[in-house]
Amino acid sequence: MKASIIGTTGYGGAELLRILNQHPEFDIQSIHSTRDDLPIWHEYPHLYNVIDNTLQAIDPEKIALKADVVFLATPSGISGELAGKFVDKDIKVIDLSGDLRLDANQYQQWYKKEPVNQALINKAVYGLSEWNSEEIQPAHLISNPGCYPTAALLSLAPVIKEDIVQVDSIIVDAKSGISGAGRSLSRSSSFSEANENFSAYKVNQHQHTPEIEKQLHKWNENIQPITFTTQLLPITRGIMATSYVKLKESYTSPQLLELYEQTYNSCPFIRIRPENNYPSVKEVAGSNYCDIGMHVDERTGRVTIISVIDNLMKGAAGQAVQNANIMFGMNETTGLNFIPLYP
Ligand SMILES: NC(=O)C1=CN([C@@H]2O[C@H](COP(=O)(O)OP(=O)(O)OC[C@H]3O[C@@H](n4cnc5c(N)ncnc54)[C@H](OP(=O)(O)O)[C@@H]3O)[C@@H](O)[C@H]2O)C=CC1
Ligand SMILES: CC(=O)N[C@@H](CCC(=O)OP(=O)(O)O)C(=O)O
Repeated sequence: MKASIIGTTGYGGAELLRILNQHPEFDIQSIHSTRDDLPIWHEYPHLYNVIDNTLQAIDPEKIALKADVVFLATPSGISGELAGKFVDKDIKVIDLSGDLRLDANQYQQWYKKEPVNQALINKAVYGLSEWNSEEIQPAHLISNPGCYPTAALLSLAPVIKEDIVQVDSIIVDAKSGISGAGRSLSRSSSFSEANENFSAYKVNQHQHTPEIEKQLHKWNENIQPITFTTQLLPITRGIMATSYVKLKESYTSPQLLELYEQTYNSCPFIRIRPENNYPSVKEVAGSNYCDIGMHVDERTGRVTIISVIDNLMKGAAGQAVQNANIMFGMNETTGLNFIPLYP
């Protein structure tokens, strides 16, 4: 199988190269960005003598003739337009951006950008691999979930689907490493602003809020708006999403853990931690795992659910390849069996 990547010079694109270079079934057919004729190792010297491809101009006609799948690791606002150019061609498309995740009017409201047409959005299947594999398998266009929504949704799904939480009680407190903001320079992600610092941003205005709510609502139509806070951690990779929900009836921690273990027992990338064990971001770094730990506070009737992912892996490129594996009928773990980098 042949794969092309657009947006290869970004962090998501570089992570796709790292995965696909050792994937037994996908070959890297071509790599693209707005710059062409540049060997990728000039941009990323760590790839010297490992990946010798040269960046090429973005020509959807040419790409679709040679590749079986194209990954769009491009910014929102660009990805949707590119997806439209591939959609009627004989190639599968996986878009890592937020362009196809929301209805057009919601996209305009939260991304403050012009949406692509609703007909294109309707063609995209939401690629939350563990929960949507039946729709992902025959799809031609995948809208890969956002990094924060991946961490939040995987950790909330069992209690929401089981309908055991008060529907207006959901709070998600999330923290991300700086690579979540991409490779381009910005003041808030510069070393002197971010190092030894910890700050909240886009409070109650984060564009991933409606994405999380949309999926929660599909699982349980009574779900009310959530409170979602995003914060920037002075680390390179990793997301921790801590969710607080109020239970309708009393449960113990072992009972909830049992529910989570049963729910995810056939999902190789979801690791439910035993009682009184909570995951840290380093314990999943460089891997496609989402680790989840939880505890019921019997005094308050709330459960605290902690989930961690690597934003560039399960939160972006890893889940994108997991979806490609599903689309091409392979085992979903193919080429993704990375042990986390520790320490
Ligand atoms: N970083 C993360 O943790 C996550 C990112 N995402 C999403 O994945 C996508 C990529 O993110 P990330 O890698 O972090 O972003 P980066 O900013 O690191 O990279 C963006 C890439 O897009 C290319 N690009 C920019 N403008 C254009 C254009 N007009 N046409 C074609 N290519 C263009 C850039 O290359 P060049 O300048 O060389 O053209 C670069 O290769 C984004 O949509 C992001 O929201 C999703 C989940 C997590
Ligand atoms: C740390 C950091 O800045 N993270 C970014 C993640 C955005 C992203 O991945 O973009 P999509 O909306 O296309 O999913 C943010 O919070 O905006």
